[in-house]
Order: sequence, then C-alpha cells, then structure tokens
Amino acid sequence: MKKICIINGPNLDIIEKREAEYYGGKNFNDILTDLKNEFPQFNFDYFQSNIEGEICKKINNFGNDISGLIINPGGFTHNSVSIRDSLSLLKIPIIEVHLSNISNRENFRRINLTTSKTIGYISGFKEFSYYAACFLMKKYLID
Ligand SMILES: O=C1C[C@@](O)(C(=O)O)C[C@@H](O)[C@@H]1O
Repeated sequence: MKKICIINGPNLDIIEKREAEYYGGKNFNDILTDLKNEFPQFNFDYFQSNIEGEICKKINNFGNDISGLIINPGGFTHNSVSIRDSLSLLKIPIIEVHLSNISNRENFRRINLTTSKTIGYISGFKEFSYYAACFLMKKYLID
C-alpha cells in the first residue's frame, strides 16, 4: 500500500475554532478519518506542527516509504524560505492545499514561497481541498 504524508502547519490543529467561512468549522481529526475511509488505497502518515523547524525536520527525514506529500503550510506558505528549501529536496509528488481561497483574502496571502516547489495547489474548498489533493495523488501514484 502506498504511504502518503499529510503535513499541516501552524493553527491547523485548531481549525474548528477558526473562521468557519474560511476553514469550514470541522476538526482536522474528523477530516482525516473521512479521508482514510474515502481513500483506502493509501496508508496515511499525518504530521502537524506549529513550529517551522519541526516541519523542515519531518520533511528532511522522510524515508523511502513515503510516496507522496500533501502539505498545507498554513501561514508559513507566505514567509518560510526554510520549508521551501526542504520541499526542494524531495523527489516525490507534492501537492499544496489550502482550506480557504488565498487569492481573495489579504494581499500578504498572495505572497507564496512554497507553492512553486509543488506540482500545484488547491485552495478554497475547505476540507474538500484535501479530498481533491488525495484524488490527484491517486492519479499520480496509483491509477
Ligand atoms: O493558516 C492558514 C491556513 C491556510 O493555509 C488555509 O488552509 O487556507 C491559509 C493561510 O493563509 C493561513 O495562514
């Protein structure tokens, strides 16, 4: 079974407490349970951290068992040279996701340092952004 990693950055551990119009109001653990049911082809490795260096460390220590990465860097999307540098080391498909549509929010969310190191990004579909990323990952790794 292919193992894929989902990495969530800062404040994505509390999305149920954040603005529902952007983040959907659902707890990420429930979203993850639904993803596991919807995509039984994948073995999911989930990692969340509010600390930039921890996310770099997780990516830098990926073993050969990880076939794909779905990452929502949260606020680090807009300012992390370090996470961008870690992503550039990977030779596996990377898809970036955002719950909210980052193109119609504040201007600072249009600065995006990580996306160009991924195949592409999905933004604005709340929890379904993750579903779309898993669907696409299935196309890249299995179908
Ligand atoms: O924390 C987040 C979440 C986010 O990545 C999203 O999923 O929509 C968008 C970011 O701008 C924001 O800082």
